[in-house]
Amino acid sequence: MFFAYMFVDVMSPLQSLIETQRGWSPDAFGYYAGAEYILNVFGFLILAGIILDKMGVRFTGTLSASIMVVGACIKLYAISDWFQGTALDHWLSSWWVSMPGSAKLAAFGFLIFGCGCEMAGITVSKAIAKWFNGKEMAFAMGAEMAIARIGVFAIFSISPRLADWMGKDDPTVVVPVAFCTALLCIGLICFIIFTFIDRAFDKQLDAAKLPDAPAEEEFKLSDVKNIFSSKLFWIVAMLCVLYYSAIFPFQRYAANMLQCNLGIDATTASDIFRWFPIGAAALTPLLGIYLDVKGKGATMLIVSAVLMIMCHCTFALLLPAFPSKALAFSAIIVLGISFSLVPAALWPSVPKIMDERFLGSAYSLIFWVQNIGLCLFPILIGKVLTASNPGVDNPMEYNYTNPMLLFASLGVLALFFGIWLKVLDSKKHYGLEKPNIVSNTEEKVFESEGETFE
Ligand SMILES: NCCCC[C@H](NC(=O)[C@@H](N)CC(=O)O)C(=O)O
Repeated sequence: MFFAYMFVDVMSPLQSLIETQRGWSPDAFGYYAGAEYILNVFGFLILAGIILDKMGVRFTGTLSASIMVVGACIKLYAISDWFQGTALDHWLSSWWVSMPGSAKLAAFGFLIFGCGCEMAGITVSKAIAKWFNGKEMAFAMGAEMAIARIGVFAIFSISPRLADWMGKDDPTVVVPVAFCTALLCIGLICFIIFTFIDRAFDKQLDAAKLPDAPAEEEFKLSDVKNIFSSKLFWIVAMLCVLYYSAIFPFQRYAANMLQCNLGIDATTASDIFRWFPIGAAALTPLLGIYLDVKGKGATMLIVSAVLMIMCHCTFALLLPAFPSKALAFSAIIVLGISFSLVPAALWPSVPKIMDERFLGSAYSLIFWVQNIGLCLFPILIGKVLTASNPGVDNPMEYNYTNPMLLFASLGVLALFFGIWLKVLDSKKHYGLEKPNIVSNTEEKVFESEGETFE
């Protein structure tokens, strides 16, 4: 996930460079960024969850890492000089002309990569739930996400520098993308090694089973229908989509937003923004420990939404009026704290309320709803940015107030769902406020139209 998250954001600090070098408009950049989620939204993620529950962690993980490598290679080719001026480039550039051929093919590669990346995300979550069942699961998930965030920090730090590899006068997006593609190949090898370790772990689990233990129930397709009809599922999924839509799409535009508000170059903007993932990386495992030992998962979700609203309002209204690096830096740090609370609380709560046999599908369906937002919001933000800046050609002069207010309004809605979840939890006792370790010994509840089973 470290390498996958690096690849996801490798182009984020290079938005202005790709605009000037390959002629991508903010709209084109928005379509490219949203493409990562398109196939997932059109059902691939649901299929991925079913494959995971049917075929297991080892098969699905290897498949997802391979898909990521294929998608990355397509994107690398699209932005490379080899592709420029080819027949394919001419043909792709001849229709929907506002989207250059390189942007279309890069978006296609990103779409393939996105299938692998999201499939890997649910696979890793299910693998952690299996390895840390009854133990420090929230800490383990927090540590996994922390490693992924360090990947984002690393790429925001090195991507603009790698782009200048050939010299500051001749920057290129090819070097950073090629570097991350090579890392994804290493990631695939790492996962193949993990499959052997996981096989050995399964043998240990089998050996520890009592001979007369009842056979584990198999995953059924009807489980997917049950998940969909659960109110609890929809509240968690809505909270997830609203919160993450105000974070990941923001991440794509953040460097340019800082450049425009503070009048700084891409490297300086990335140097400020990179503290966002690193703050989240430092805190998420600690909050995971807190959740394992003390609980308060639903409260953490509410606090997180409040912090996020404050930060996005700062970027929308305060920063343009008081363009200070200290202010930008403080808001980025607070947003990092917010971004450690939701992931630390949300993902480890899912195994508390869903049964292990359909955990892969439960994660995939939450990811699916989330992906709809992650797909649409970069496009919407690109459109709002273009509409709010008529006649502005210089990518250093955009006014970001409206896009930032849109992000803040998502936080307000997420806050509403967080409060609803907490109220429901106090009435129906799902155990979301309880410590993780204790609740693992308790019965899991999965509410479906008022019923509780498993
Ligand atoms: N094992 C991963 C748990 C989820 C982590 C979460 N990522 C997502 O929700 C992704 N679907 C988003 C994406 O890939 O863009 C996170 O907090 O990073």
